[in-house]
Amino acid sequence: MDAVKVYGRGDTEVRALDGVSVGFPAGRFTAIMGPSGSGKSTLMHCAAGLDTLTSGSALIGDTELSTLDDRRLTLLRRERVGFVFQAFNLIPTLTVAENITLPTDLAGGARDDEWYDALIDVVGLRDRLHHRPSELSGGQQQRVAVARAFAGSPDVVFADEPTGNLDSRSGEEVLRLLGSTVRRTNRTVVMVTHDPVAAAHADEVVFLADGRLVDRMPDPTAERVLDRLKDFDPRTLGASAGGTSASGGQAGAGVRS
Ligand SMILES: Nc1ncnc2c1ncn2[C@@H]1O[C@H](COP(=O)(O)OP(=O)(O)OP(=O)(O)O)[C@@H](O)[C@H]1O
Repeated sequence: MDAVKVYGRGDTEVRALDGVSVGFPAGRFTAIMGPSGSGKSTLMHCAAGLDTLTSGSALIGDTELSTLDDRRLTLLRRERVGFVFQAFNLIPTLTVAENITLPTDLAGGARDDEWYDALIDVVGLRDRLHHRPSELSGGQQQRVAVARAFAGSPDVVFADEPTGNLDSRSGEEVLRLLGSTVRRTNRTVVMVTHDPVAAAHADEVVFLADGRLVDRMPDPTAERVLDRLKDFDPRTLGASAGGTSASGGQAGAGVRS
């Protein structure tokens, strides 16, 4: 089972993903963790169609991403994938409401008013809709970014260190929001994080080391995640990496051979 991503050639070759097989089940919140350089961002980018695998396959629902040309890949990302980044990436001149609906408006799709309305309540921004991003706190801005990611009713939302720029209280709010949005809307969220407290909000944590999937932990707690990360001392990795296999059940998105 092999999602492989190789950067560079010859002496400078790096196997950022070295045979990873993982599914992100629909309706679940999954966190990806692992040491720096273990391939977390690469896995997320390949699973989201932002980058291509060297070999193996990446699927969103039943769609194999490598079969799509650039135009269809862009369409798929627009219609079926949402993104939340560490930097909120809001447009300063637009209101909160306009920021949230911008991707859907750009995609030219019909807006689902009922979905939008419910989403505003989930993220708790109803009284801020006509403010500009600069009038909001960091946590509120990230909640706008979360609402924007879900606005087009995507199959899966990828979040890359979504709390990296927030203090712990605002971070906690954003994580609770991601969790409750998954549960209330049955959407799929995949989050890369370094923070065990953040990962504890997920339904499951998958651990990468050296481009390989080395473990998964359902119903994580911050303490257990932290303990598990301590085991990723490079000297002991060879032993702990053997014999793990993981493939998701019903895949909201995933990579496999
Ligand atoms: N565009 C690139 N060109 C060459 N090598 C790359 C490129 N992107 C990533 N790499 C290498 O691939 C490996 C995995 O990188 P990746 O960014 O996926 O790790 P990560 O787990 O997300 O790390 P971090 O936690 O530090 O963000 C690293 O060795 C990195 O140097």
